[in-house]
Amino acid sequence: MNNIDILSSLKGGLIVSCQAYPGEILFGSDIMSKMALEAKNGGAVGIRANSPSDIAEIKSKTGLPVIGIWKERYADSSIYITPTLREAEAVAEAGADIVAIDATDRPRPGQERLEDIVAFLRSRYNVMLMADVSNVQEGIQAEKMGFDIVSTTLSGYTPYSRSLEGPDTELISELVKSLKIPVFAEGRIQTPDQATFCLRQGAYSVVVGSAITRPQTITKKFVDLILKSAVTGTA
Ligand SMILES: CC(=O)N[C@H](C=O)[C@@H](O)[C@H](O)[C@H](O)COP(=O)(O)O
Repeated sequence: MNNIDILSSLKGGLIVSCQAYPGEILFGSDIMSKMALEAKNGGAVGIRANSPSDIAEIKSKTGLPVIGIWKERYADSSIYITPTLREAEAVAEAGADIVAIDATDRPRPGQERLEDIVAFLRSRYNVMLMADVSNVQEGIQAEKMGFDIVSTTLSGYTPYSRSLEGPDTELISELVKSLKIPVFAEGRIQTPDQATFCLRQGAYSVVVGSAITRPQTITKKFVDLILKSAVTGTA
């Protein structure tokens, strides 16, 4: 499939983010690719995955389009989603169809510049680029910089963005009004109703992670409410 076909295969659909961290029981490419296969069985049109090995394994097992990231922490920056050229190149090399990169307006590790990462990837790889943003200005900047897609991933995760319990539907609408490129809805989408609402706001696709692929988080929500209702006598 070429990039245009890949993008149209994602339109109006659900992308499932399959991620686990070192130290967690589900960590590892074998388990993440099984999770991704079950997401495919449920009708997911794409997968979002973290790290070169998960990306390669999920791509080969599911055959679905993969949005690849590589989370790495550096001491000199709070950016951790595909923060430097090193991670971006490794994600492209691993076979991701779309490389997602933190495109927030914050200093990058080693003072790298986002435009240089974009230019480098464009010169070497025929891969689509997704900007993970936290507000509308960052989305506008990302479109100018040449990104193919913008996602609301980082709303609520920068000190200057809205902090909400659910998805940032206002940001989705603002981005849809301001941009020509597709806007993906991502972050804290917890129910099918919220997902369909995001699509009705104009989102091109929705990305759901924790509510589907993080059983400990889902379990804790049940337990917390059960404990709260046992204490107060109300749910
Ligand atoms: C902020 C950040 O680091 N977001 C990450 C990006 O890949 C993931 O941890 C999220 O799970 C993903 O964005 C999906 O969101 P949610 O899990 O809320 O459905």
